[in-house]
Amino acid sequence: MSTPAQGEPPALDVSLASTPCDLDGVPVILSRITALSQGLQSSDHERRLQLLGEARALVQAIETPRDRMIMDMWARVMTIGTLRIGYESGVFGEMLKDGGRPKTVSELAEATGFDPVMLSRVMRHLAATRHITETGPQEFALTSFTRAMTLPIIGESYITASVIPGTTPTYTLAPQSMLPIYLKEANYNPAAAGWDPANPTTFQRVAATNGQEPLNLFDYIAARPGMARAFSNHMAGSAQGTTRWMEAGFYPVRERLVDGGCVDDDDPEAVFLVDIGGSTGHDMVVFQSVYPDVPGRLVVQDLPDVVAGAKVDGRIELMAHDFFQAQPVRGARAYYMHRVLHDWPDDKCLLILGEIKKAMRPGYSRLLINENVIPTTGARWEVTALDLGLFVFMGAKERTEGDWYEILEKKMGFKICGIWSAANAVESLIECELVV
Ligand SMILES: C[S@@+](CC[C@H](N)C(=O)[O-])C[C@H]1O[C@@H](n2cnc3c(N)ncnc32)[C@H](O)[C@@H]1O
Repeated sequence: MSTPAQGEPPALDVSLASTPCDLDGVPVILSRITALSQGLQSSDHERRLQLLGEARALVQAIETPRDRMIMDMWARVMTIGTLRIGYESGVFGEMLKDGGRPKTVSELAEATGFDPVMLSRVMRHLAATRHITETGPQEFALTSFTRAMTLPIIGESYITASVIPGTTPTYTLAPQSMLPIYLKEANYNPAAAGWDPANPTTFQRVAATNGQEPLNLFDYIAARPGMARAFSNHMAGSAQGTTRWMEAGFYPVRERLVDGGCVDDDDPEAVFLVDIGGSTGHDMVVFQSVYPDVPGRLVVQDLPDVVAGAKVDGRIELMAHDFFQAQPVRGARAYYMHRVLHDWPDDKCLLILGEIKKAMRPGYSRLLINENVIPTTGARWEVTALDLGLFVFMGAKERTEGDWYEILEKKMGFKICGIWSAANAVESLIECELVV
């Protein structure tokens, strides 16, 4: 990439590799950590996240470039793998039994059928990386984190990070690690190199290289029940612990959707809310618990295999629906999509939105889009990581406010009524209506 005009970067002394990154900054970070941790309650999410940011800054200040490189290159990927092993082999489940008392490798090996020598190596890495506690020679106990690993919404997420036995060499890690190679091949200009990153996606290119049918991500998942379950659990897990748009202090549901313009009580078919691409319905479950009394039907739509695996109760209805086809629910009060449009490049979003637009009733129906709105500065790392992940998996992206205006108002002709967010929320809620 460097051009003669830019010249070579200046040569640095090799000792930089083993010099702590910013020891001088440590006292300042520590004083911020002390201030933030005074009287901190677990319910104070915003302050807790600030503290977490400072704790990470502290590690980055203390570590040397060499420390960091070894952690990234050797430990992180192996940690993801060993966590999956702990979950999938049933070792973590065994460790949770008997009140979570410390257990020896031999006990755990006998209970799970795991080879004791191999298990001991796995446990040693998990203990060295502080994911379990070493309570004695060959004896370990779970930490709070690995206790939570026994919850499918956390533990199954690790399955999405690697391989389902007997199906395919890779799911998420290999495509992510191939991005640098494909970008380099394209001289860091995919479009100029004639590569439409959505066709084929990095994910599809890796599959093709491995001699597999290069399915799109969602077709790939649909073809594998274990992966579909893991992905749905991952979606549910990643939505935990943040304020959702239907919760207090975010989007005023009653004021915007219920008061003075709700569904016709006399129409038994009237639909209040449709969650399009709603996975197994976890958002609608929260909506129903916060607003048990809104009139009208609550409908969750997703691909057939996804809704087949859903268990919902109360008034929630499940409906198999491909959002590229005509929307069967006409004239609902609100059409809602969470983390759907970010999966698709603009041309596909226009198709999805076009089907919803045709189903909306002018002057009545609203479109609710629950997505990231990347700020001009200070984007959060989980959003920036997801943005690049979406490039890899779908040739798609997270969008800025300008991107949303471009797609929703300029290209689709909706009016954006407002964009709501909350302190402890990652994503925003964009409300749109038809221009009449
Ligand atoms: C990133 S997930 C988001 C799920 C859920 N809205 C959430 O935020 O947890 C995208 C969802 O879109 C669904 N999906 C993908 N292609 C679809 C299609 N053509 N029609 C309907 N749903 C689809 C997937 O099955 C998946 O549940």
